[in-house]
Amino acid sequence: MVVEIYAISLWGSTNEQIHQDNNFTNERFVFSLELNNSSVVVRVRPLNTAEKARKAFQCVFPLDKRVIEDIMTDMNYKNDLIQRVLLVDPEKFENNILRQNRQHERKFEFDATFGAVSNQEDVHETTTGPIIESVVQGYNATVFAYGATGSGKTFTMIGTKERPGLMTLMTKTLYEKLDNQYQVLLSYMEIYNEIIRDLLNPSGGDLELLEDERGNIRVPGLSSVKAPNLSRVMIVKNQALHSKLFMIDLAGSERASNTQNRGIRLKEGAAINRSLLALGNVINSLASKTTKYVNYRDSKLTRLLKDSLGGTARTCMIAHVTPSSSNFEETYNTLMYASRAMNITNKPVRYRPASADQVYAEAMNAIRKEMGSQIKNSSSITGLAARNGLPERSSSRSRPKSISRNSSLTRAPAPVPIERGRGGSLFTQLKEQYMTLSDKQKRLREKLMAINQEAYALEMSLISKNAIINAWEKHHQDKTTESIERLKQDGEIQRVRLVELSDQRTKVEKALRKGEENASGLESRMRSLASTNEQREVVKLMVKMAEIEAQKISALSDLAIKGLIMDRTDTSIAKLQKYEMVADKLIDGKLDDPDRKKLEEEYRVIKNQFHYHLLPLKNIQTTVSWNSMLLPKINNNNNTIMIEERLMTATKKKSESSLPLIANGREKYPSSSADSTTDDDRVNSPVTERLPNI
Ligand SMILES: Nc1ncnc2c1ncn2[C@@H]1O[C@H](COP(=O)(O)OP(=O)(O)OP(=O)(O)O)[C@@H](O)[C@H]1O
Repeated sequence: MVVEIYAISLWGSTNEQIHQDNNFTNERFVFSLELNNSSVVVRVRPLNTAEKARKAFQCVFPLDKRVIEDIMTDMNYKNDLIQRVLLVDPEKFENNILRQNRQHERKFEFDATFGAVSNQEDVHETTTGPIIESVVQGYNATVFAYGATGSGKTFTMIGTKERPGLMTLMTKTLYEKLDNQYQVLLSYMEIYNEIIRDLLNPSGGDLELLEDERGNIRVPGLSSVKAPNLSRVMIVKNQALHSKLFMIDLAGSERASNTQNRGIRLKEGAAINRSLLALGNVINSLASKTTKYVNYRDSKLTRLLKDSLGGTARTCMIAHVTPSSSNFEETYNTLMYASRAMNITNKPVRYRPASADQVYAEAMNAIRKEMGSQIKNSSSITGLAARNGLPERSSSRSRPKSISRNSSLTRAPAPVPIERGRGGSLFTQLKEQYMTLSDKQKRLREKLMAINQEAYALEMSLISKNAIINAWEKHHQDKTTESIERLKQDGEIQRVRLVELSDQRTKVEKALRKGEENASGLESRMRSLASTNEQREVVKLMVKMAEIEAQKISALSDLAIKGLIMDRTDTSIAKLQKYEMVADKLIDGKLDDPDRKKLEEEYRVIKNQFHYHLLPLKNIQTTVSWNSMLLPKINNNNNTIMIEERLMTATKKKSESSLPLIANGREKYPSSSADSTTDDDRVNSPVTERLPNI
């Protein structure tokens, strides 16, 4: 596995302009139970001496734990986290009669809020620590520090010698998790006036961004250093996984918005503005429920982040604010901006190779291995393929000259003129059509994988929600609470989304089948036209390559589903550990009455959380992805028997229980009235225990 870490400094950034240009006036407080792929946290630094000397006072307050009612129904709630922050307008304390009716206080909610008492390790544990887990599992990730000048971005990212920041803590955690199978490459760059410079090689000149035909972004010529403790590793055992981690310090000053700027400063300001504005627009589009198109092209920063922000990546925004009343406006802007970012709900796809080169290299390697024995010709498979135009899609026509530092691994030899046998030109045309079709099929399969993953995750979430609602309604026919109503609303939104996903699935499957028919037609025509041994080998290779591609995406899809289950299992284990800890304390018995009562309360809450979190895992019937299910339908290959066996087992189990439906390939979804609790739950429903408390 290769992990690439990019530390980026956006020289001289500021936030004010971006707020203005994006007109962040629409307040949107969105509470999501499922926000674990992208997170937004806020860090409030302590008041400093200068601010105190200016008689500034604190106007930002991290709020205490949530009310018990909220905790009871929120599966993802972390007990020790503060999530809300209160912002008080300093005007509140001015006796301005004209403004006395204005709203002077505003609460914001984030995934976490860190106050003056939180240290660097606290921030790391909650934000970047979990991201490292994802990076080593193959996800791309972006962590960026946002906030006005002097709010503490550099302190968080870099820190001091005594209090090292996230860069150091993350790298340390990463090294702890690695073994010899990993290769860590660290790059450090600066984006200044839309010019990229290599900070590890400052005399190296300006660098360019290049995008290959599949949309993978590279910075050719950017130097990277290996992790010192891994410099011994010469051989990288597993190149299949490849993740990129971006650590971005948007640190800077007011240069962008300062209207006094002239000459060089004006140019700087415009460039900074462009990056931040583009970043704001990307965040807006990702967060929007209606905008489908995300424009990454407007700045170097967003182009660079294309495959690491949104979509398949994990993202963490750390918004920084000062608590000082003198910075109220900037703080307000930052918190509004961060609230907007809360709406991004990425769906990461694990095990997705980061580079097109890799996909190609892996496919070629597999073919080489499988067919090596058959080809005795002195020319290698690669050479053969090249002579017959196979790598044309990565040739100079459509591919940048240099894609990556590793490109020698995957770069195909330059194509030589195609030999023309009988029907040569028609053969070439058909071959090109076949390659285009294979690409299209691949994209459809990837789309199916993404739909499947989202549906699976939604369904797990719905199972918990339904169980809570059912248990509640069973005991409180006439009563409702805000939390239950919110759960019902969330559930409704998820059900609608599941129906959409089902429609998408039908369309994609239909397109895939049609594509497969076309491919098989093209294959027959090519076979009949092939007049030389080489042409016959080419047909064989292309068909094999398409088959391997389909199998590979199916395997990745299965892994992605298992990843979702593993994630849920991990959180369940953490909840169980907490539950045990509280139970032990209760059993220990050395408690006075008020403490015991409090602990008993906590015990019930944790027990409920654990129970409902675990429920979907109990109901899982299959881990076979839709892609795998589709393989036997469109390919008559050796996998058919194996997969059908798996499907039969899944269907058999399915008949014993009603959930999860979508994961089994049925277009039928649990309704809010569906009873998803098992017999066990009915006998010993934890909801019964918590009823008096809601
Ligand atoms: N959480 C914190 N605890 C203690 N001191 C802090 C904290 N955050 C920031 N500081 C201090 O506040 C000052 C400003 O912080 P920092 O330089 O990180 O801000 P910045 O947002 O990066 O500013 P700029 O945009 O100008 O680069 C520094 O002296 C830093 O040490």
